[in-house]
Amino acid sequence: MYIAIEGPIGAGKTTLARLLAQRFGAEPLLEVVEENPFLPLFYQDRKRYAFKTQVFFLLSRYRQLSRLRERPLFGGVVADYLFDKDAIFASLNLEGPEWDLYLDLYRELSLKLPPPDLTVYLRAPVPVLLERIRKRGRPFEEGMDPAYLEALSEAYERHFTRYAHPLLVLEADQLDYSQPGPDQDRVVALVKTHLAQDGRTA
Ligand SMILES: Nc1ncnc2c1ncn2[C@@H]1O[C@H](COP(=O)(O)OP(=O)(O)O)[C@@H](O)[C@H]1O
Ligand SMILES: Nc1nc2c(ncn2[C@H]2C[C@H](O)[C@@H](COP(=O)(O)O)O2)c(=O)[nH]1
Repeated sequence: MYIAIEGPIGAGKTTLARLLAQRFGAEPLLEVVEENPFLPLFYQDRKRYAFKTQVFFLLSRYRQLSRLRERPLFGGVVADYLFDKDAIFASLNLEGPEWDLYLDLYRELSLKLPPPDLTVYLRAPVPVLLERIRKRGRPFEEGMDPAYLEALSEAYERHFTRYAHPLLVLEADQLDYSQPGPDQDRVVALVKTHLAQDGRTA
């Protein structure tokens, strides 16, 4: 069982990945964004640092997800991102020859990675995302531009309209699974039902 959680910044991916991994006895596969030394610089000057930031993410995501091909998944894995995330961000931040080179690399690497058994796409309105980003309190995200978040949310929408693998779409502003309560059981039950429909059991 391989589940991936996606959605724009602050939608609640890591929180849900941790919850599902714990409930399903699976391994959480979490991205450590702080490892990317270019990310704080990117927020200071997006145009200048976009390519370096993106190539760092691309390689680290590829390396982390490649492990899924190389060894059996005993208890399953719940990842807080999908490899596609990289191209979604890149499409917003790169252009010209840098975009062409990036796309060449991305396409080559993506061929080698398995698709998840289920992807959970979390949607939430921009004001909710901004509030959750504020609550998370990462210093380099302090001046997050609402227009950037809006463009990112639209890019996610476009991506998942064409997505060809098993997908569960959740309105993440309607469910608070960040603390114990009925919403946690509700979201776990929804994921179980979708996995069962697609021939897998959690
Ligand atoms: N469903 C939810 N309802 C309310 N708050 C949430 C929810 N999911 C996450 N949060 C809170 O929002 C912040 C961002 O969540 P996080 O899981 O880090 O998002 P992401 O991984 O998508 O960027 C955290 O402070 C988290 O506790
Ligand atoms: N330029 C890029 N920035 C990215 C990418 N992936 C993540 N990020 C940034 C966005 C947030 O500030 C932070 C954490 O992302 P979450 O989605 O986990 O909230 O990292 C990327 O590919 N390019």
